[in-house]
Amino acid sequence: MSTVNLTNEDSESMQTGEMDMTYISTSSQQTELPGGAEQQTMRVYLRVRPFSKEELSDKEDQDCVGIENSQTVTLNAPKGSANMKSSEKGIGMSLHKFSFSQIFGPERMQSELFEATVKSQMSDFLDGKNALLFSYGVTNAGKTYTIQGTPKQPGILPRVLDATFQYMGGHLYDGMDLKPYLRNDAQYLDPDQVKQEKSAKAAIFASVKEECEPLRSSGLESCSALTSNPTEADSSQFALWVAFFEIYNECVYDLLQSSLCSKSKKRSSLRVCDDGAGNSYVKDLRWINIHTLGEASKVLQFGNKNRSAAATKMNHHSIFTIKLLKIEDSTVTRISEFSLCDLAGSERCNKTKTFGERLKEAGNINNSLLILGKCLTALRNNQTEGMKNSYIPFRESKLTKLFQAEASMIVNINQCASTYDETLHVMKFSAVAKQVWVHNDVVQVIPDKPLKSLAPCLVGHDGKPLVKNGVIDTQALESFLSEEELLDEEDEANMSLAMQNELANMIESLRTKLLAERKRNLVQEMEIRNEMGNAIRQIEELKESFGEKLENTFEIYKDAIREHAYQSAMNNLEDDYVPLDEFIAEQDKVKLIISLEKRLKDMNVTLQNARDGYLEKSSELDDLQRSSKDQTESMEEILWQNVENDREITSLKSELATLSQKPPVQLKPKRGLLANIRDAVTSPRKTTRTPRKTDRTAQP
Ligand SMILES: Nc1ncnc2c1ncn2[C@@H]1O[C@H](COP(=O)(O)OP(=O)(O)OP(=O)(O)O)[C@@H](O)[C@H]1O
Repeated sequence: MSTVNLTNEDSESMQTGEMDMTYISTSSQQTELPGGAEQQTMRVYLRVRPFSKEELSDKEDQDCVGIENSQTVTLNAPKGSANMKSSEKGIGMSLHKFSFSQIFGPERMQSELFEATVKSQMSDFLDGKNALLFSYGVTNAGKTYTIQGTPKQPGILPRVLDATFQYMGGHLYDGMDLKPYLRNDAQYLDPDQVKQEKSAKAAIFASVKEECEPLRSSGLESCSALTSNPTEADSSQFALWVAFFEIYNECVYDLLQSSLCSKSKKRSSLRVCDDGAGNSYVKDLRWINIHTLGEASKVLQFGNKNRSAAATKMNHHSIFTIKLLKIEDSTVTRISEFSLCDLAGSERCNKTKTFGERLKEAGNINNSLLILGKCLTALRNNQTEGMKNSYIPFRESKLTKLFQAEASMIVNINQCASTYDETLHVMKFSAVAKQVWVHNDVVQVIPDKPLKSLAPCLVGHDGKPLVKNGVIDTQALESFLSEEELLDEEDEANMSLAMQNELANMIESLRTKLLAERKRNLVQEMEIRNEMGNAIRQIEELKESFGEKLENTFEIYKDAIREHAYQSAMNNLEDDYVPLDEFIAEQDKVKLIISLEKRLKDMNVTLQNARDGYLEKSSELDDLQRSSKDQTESMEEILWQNVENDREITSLKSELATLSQKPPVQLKPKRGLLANIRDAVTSPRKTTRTPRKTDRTAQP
């Protein structure tokens, strides 16, 4: 298949002037391929929501988003944003330019958006093709408003449903006995199963309030002609089934399971399985048959309630899928699906991390978004001339596994300065998506598994599959193997070169041989497809039973571990068992020890205080002794003086005696002197004589 290469203007525009003119992709949206087929980039629309009053009063309006024209927008980093800071350091630029298939400014109405974005997909859906719409943006950017809208301003989903009901008109299939099955199939339900379907539907409707329906036909203007309605004479009928689920942490949760509304019950996740033809589907997903927009509204309301009942809305991608079954003569002849997928914004993963490898590093991986980004990048690279064909990891996430239909994307942004960096990440992601080519209404993929290329069923002229329930339809095959079908335009061109008569016969025989060869190849291919389909089915069954066995084994191990832990605990309990009286005695001992320890502590404190007192008193005693020693010494002095005086008195007395024995002499009047001496001698004797201390060393 020829591919048209993307004219990447990035390199040219990057360094022009002051501005960082990145992410501008080619302005031409469509390219004609040989043979008239059209190839175009994936349609990526931008919707900029208006400021709220609170945001205006919080000064969020800093001209961060500038809509230049219907396809170009500039993002201008506000002061304080991480982008501005890094551009000030010379890393990157602060002005970014992006192009989109179409930009919808804050003033654009819901109806305008629907008409310009989804209408063509809507027609495809009614004509039997699958359609997929992603809405992507940071939280509070307007995704829910865009997809669901409000009762007065209905969004894309009610408009898609309304348009579908309008299309079906009086051709609605009343019964509930034809239900979607696997990915692209339908199954008959027996009366019991129909009863179950009815009661499941009634249970959902009973738990939602009538008064607050988000979808109402009153707010809807009728859609301008989408596709021709089935005529009255046409006997075909249509059944509409819807499902609502979310992908969180690579687990799929049904939002229409009634048990979800009770918070006490743990949510159980659903499996993504292969239908044997390479198509993934969610096993056991609840499908509800709806007959009116009001019923669809209740289903949506129920699912929304379950969404908000979940612990956190972080990293949740929610998907609302509508399946349209065309029924002819009680047989489903065509099934198409329209999925509206609200992608969790990358900012919900980590405020500082962006898309791609850096997000992986963050350790908080929103896998689905990461893989979707990888798929888009790989698709773009594979379509770029000179780049090697790289592996497209569709099968690495639930989201990309489930959705490989023709997709378009509505990117929602707000204009707030505070969320500028996150908005920039969203824009960069969508720039990659914008550069992916789609061809013949299907995203052009290079299959990641050889099985995948065998998977899609071949259809004949009448659109009927050539293989039905694993059996080749020979009639359809014959009609398929007409000459015109098997020879492509190139062969026709070669033929025109051999118009000369001498080559005509040779060409004729070659054509016959070629035809025979192609017939053989086709039969072989179908046999291989068949075998592969059976093999895949068997593998799936094995996988499933193995998964169940594994789960059972896991449960057994878990029980064994629990039992072992219980036994160990019991053994320990026995080892450590102490009789009650011993235990009480031990307790008393412990109490006694504690009280003794306390007393010991108190005594230590008292002892310490006594020691301090003793030291204080000792020092006082030292002072006293020092002063008493001084006093003793002075007393000794006095005593010594007294002894001297005694000695003198004694000598004086003896002298007096000597004198008194002598004949009286004319005594000169010396009375005063003697009296004085006597006084001097006698007076000390009157005083008490303190005995002299001998043990001078016995002082403390
Ligand atoms: N185009 C618009 N015109 C008017 N109001 C809008 C528009 N888009 C969004 N709003 C309003 O902005 C607010 C946030 O929008 P919405 O709830 O749709 O954001 P969201 O991206 O779905 O957020 P979340 O991811 O947290 O659910 C809502 O009050 C909504 O009514």
